[in-house]
Amino acid sequence: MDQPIIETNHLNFSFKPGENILADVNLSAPKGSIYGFLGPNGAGKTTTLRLILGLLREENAHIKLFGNELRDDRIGMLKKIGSLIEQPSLYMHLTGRENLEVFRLSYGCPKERINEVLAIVGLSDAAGKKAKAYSLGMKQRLAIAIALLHNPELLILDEPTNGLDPTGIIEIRDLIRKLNQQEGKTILISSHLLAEVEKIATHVGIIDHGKLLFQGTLNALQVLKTIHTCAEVKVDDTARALDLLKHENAATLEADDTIRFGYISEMQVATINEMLVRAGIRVYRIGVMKNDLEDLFLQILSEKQL
Ligand SMILES: Nc1ncnc2c1ncn2[C@@H]1O[C@H](COP(=O)(O)OP(=O)(O)OP(=O)(O)O)[C@@H](O)[C@H]1O
Repeated sequence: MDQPIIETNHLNFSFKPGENILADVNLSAPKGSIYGFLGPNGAGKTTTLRLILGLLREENAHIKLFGNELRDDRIGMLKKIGSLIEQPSLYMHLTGRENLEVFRLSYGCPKERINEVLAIVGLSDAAGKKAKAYSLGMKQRLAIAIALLHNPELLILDEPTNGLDPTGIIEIRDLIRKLNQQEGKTILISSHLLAEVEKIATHVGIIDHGKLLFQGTLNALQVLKTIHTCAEVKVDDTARALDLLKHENAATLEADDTIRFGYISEMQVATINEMLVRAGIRVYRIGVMKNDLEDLFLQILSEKQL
C-alpha cells in the first residue's frame, strides 16, 4: 500500500502575489488508501485538489500522479481519475440513467457500464426517476456514479458528505468503503469534520492555513490523540487538590471550580485520580475530554514549534 498514487512535492500556490494559499505541501496518498484530507474552511483543501486535477495551473508545481509528473501527461492521467469537486453538475429534468447516458457518450464508455455503476452506488431501482426527485444523498451518489463511469483507479471527492442528512452521510460513507475495498479504488476525500474522516480514512493529512500540519496513518493520528488528551477533575477540596497537583502538566482552575489539565496521557489521568484519592480528596468527576479539530491543530502546531 506504500507506493504513492498522489504525491505533491513542496507545493506552493497563491492566487495573487504576496499571498500564500498553499505553502510547502508534501501530500502523499498511498495506493489503495482512503486518504482523508482534513482542514477547516479556507484551509486550502479545494485548491490542492484543483491543482492535483490540473484545474488550476502552477508553473513550478511538482505533482506526481501514478508515479509520473502530472504535467507530462495530464490528459492520460485524468483518464484514470474520477472526481467530484464542489457541487455535482446533474441534469435535473433527466432520469438518473439518462444523466449517466449523457456522460457515457462523452466519455465513450460501453453501454453496460451504466448498469454496473448504478448497482455500485445503489441506484438501480431509482434509475428511472428524474434527478430532481432524488434526495441530496441520491444526487451525490449519482454524481459519484458519473465519476465512476470510466472505471478510474483514483477517486477525488471534495467534501462529498457536505449538506447531507445523517442517512445520506452513512450511505456515502458505506459507498466510499465499498469502492475502496471491493472495487480497489484509491480515494482522496476532503472534509472539515475530524469525526467523519476518522470513520473511513486509512490515512490522514491535516491542512490549516495552507500548511500540512500532520500526515500519517489513521492509527498514528489516533495515537497522537490518546497520548495528548485533556482532562478535567471536580473534587470536594479544590484548593488542596490544586496544591497537590501543581506539578502535573499545568493544572489550571476553571471558572466553574473544575481543574483542567493540558495534554496528558490516559495513564496520567489514572495517576491523578490515585493521588487525589490517597490524599483523602473526594473525586466527584474525572473525565478525559476528546480533542476537537481546533485543539488538535493547536496541539500539532505547538509540537511543530518545539
Ligand atoms: N478563485 C479564488 N481566488 C482567490 N482566492 C481564492 C480562490 N479560491 C479560493 N481562494 C482562497 O484560497 C483559500 C483556500 O481556499 P480553499 O477553497 O482551497 O479552502 P478549503 O480548505 O477547500 O475550504 P472550503 O471548504 O471553505 O472550500 C481561501 O482563503 C480562499 O478564500
